[in-house]
Amino acid sequence: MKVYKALTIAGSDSGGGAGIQADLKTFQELGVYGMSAITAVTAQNTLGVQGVYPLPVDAVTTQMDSIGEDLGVDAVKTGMLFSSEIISAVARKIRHYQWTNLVVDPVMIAKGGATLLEEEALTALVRDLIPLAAIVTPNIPEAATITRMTIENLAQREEAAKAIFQMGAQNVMIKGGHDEQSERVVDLLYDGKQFYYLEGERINTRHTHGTGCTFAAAITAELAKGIPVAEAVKTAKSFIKAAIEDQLGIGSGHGPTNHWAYQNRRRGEMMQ
Ligand SMILES: Nc1ncnc2c1ncn2[C@@H]1O[C@H](COP(=O)(O)OP(=O)(O)O)[C@@H](O)[C@H]1O
Ligand SMILES: Cc1ncc(COP(=O)(O)O)c(N)n1
Repeated sequence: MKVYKALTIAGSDSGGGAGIQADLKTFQELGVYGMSAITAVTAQNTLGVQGVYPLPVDAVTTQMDSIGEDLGVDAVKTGMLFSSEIISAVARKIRHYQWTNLVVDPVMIAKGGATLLEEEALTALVRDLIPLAAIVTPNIPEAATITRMTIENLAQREEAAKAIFQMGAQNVMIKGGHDEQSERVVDLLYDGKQFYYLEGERINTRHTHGTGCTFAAAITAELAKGIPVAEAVKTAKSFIKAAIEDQLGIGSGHGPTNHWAYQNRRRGEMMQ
């Protein structure tokens, strides 16, 4: 049996809903062996972020070496990278090991408002990491920050997707979770030639902690199996839809999504 392997390079979320924890749960649920290189430890729960503790750059690169020198990877995801030093070092290692199938989730601010990427790190993100990406998955505010554009409608979102594509990414997915006036959630994929819309009903819930991480991790798992980007994003959309709908309802604030939901539903379908 071929074992597909995915690596997440991201921050730890003590509450288990986002970051490394969301990524590894998602890899596991989609049948992919998960590995991690932790960039920062956060003290976090459903109420917010209580502390951010970045690791030294060599702690991050040594974790990547441990994996690169022995296990190897079929796909890589980056999440919270925190500083320009960490971004540049991570990009260097990805190039060194010639890792492909890179999903860059440009995490900047936690839903509770805490900074997960220093302001001056944007230059390194655009210069060093985006050009290596098979797909970049910003939400609307992140896409606006990366492109320095205003994004208030779909036409502006298409322009922003083109601008990020021009930065060297092979595909750009601008997620629509933040477009709260809209009754539908519309994610936009651009592959340099065409725009594709992934649409669904907006689920009325406050339990969306970790949606972006989980969605990007699901794409990564599918790419690890050799599935093309256009197919991988569809599976990721079904995965996140189920995870948001079948909420766990834990914690007293913005709770995590349900990483079991997608496979539970599939198991349910098979029993019928
Ligand atoms: N309320 C919601 N209902 C349905 N899908 C949602 C909802 N909120 C987010 N999503 C989906 O979750 C994924 C992450 O989106 P988003 O919330 O925009 O990203 P982030 O978590 O990075 O801010 C996207 O596929 C988006 O469509
Ligand atoms: C360690 C870490 N990484 C990423 C996020 C973003 O989470 P979200 O997916 O809710 O935007 C987070 N809150 N914490």
